[in-house]
Amino acid sequence: TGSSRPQRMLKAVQKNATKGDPKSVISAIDSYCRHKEWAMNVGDDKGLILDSVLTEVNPSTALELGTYCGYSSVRIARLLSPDSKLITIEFNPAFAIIARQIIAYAGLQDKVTLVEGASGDLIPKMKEQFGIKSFDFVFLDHWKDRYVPDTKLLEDCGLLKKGTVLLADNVICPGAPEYLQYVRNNPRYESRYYPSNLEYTKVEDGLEKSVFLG
Ligand SMILES: O=C(NCCCCCn1ccc2cnccc21)c1cc(-c2ccc(F)cc2)cc(O)c1O
Ligand SMILES: [Mg+2]
Repeated sequence: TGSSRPQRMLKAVQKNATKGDPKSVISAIDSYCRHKEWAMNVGDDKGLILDSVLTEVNPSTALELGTYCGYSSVRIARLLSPDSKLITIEFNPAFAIIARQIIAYAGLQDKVTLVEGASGDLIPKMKEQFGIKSFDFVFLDHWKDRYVPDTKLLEDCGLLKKGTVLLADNVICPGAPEYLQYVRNNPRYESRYYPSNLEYTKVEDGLEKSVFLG
């Protein structure tokens, strides 16, 4: 049996990036996925929007739903302040194995906790298992039909506080229409759409930033 796309992505990082240098890891993945084979990382265009929102929020505790190979985990963790932490949830063990290696190659393993499992099961355990009071920032990039139920779950578990920023990938492609409906028509959120394009393509996509008002 041959290698998988995530395995080939890891090889490209090990070949083209410098150990301990997050920027070179990001560039190696973007170059590989733009020129060799497409993969569902948030990518460089939407990545710039992610960077700017992160710099504005400067979260102490961040949550990512949907690690995949760790590209956005590296993008997020590299911008966190010294004592800040990222918890990232990945459902697929094969993806998690690769993501751990890419996050470690970037030298960010001390800032990132990768947890394997389903968001619906893990979110209610966040407080007790990880001592989380609430999240300052949530990046939604997992199953698009889980964006709404998991946002409601985060609310119900008291994991959002006044000012928490939710940033959702793929609200146009593949699309998360129910999520857009939910956050845009909900008085408890202040939402804004950031137009961009689907990673490594000219197809329209974008990020929705929603501030929880408490
Ligand atoms: O499907 C996408 N991502 C989700 C992958 C599976 C997540 C599973 N998962 C992870 C954590 C977790 C926790 N609980 C439950 C489930 C969980 C995705 C797809 C596209 C895309 C694909 C084809 C195309 F033609 C155009 C666009 C682009 C993206 O940027 C994407 O993000
Ligand atoms: Mg995505």
